[in-house]
Amino acid sequence: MELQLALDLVNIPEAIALVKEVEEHIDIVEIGTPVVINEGLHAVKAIKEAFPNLKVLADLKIMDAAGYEVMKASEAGADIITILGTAEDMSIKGAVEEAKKQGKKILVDMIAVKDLADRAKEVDAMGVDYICVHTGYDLQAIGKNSFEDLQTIKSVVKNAKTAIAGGIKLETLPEVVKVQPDLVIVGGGITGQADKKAVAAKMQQMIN
Ligand SMILES: O=C(CO)[C@H](O)[C@H](O)COP(=O)(O)O
Repeated sequence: MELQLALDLVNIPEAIALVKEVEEHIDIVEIGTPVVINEGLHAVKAIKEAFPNLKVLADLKIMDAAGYEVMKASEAGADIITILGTAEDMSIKGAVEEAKKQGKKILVDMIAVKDLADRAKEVDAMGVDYICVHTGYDLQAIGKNSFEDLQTIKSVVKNAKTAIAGGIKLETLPEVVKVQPDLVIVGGGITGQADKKAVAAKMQQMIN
């Protein structure tokens, strides 16, 4: 199981400082969608240059023009790029094709997908690398989580790795670990804590 640190509410210098604190306890750094909106793909480039040994995920949440956007994120140094599960099949297939050409990976974010089991089977058959259940901030605010959804995709996905994101904290991590996803994505559960390094270390220990 791998641990991904999601950075959403920071600028580039803050992102670098944050990763420095926890780098030995994480596998992947996510440049979150708000960071890409604020800073552009420069943020991906800056983090990859500062931490060449960590994988960098560009959370573009692609919906269209997938091949082009995967190409640009790859050029910036992203190892993994996200596309939405609600995107057209043609877009997801285009993302996979471009990622393969570039030697990169595609994570499909299943946020807002209604027919989760069926769509997970479909995107799995398209050759994506990760399928991620995700409760976004807006649904976290009304107490939702993705723990049951993780079980759903675990039971139908045959080829891709499984992942979970959205509001995971130290206290809820045991429930996630029980279901054994391949990747656990944590933002505020680390970045919002006073001792980020200690929390990341504890999470790494629980995951392993
Ligand atoms: O993609 C995201 C929001 O759309 C976040 O990166 C993801 O939800 C993880 O952050 P947190 O653990 O704070 O929810």
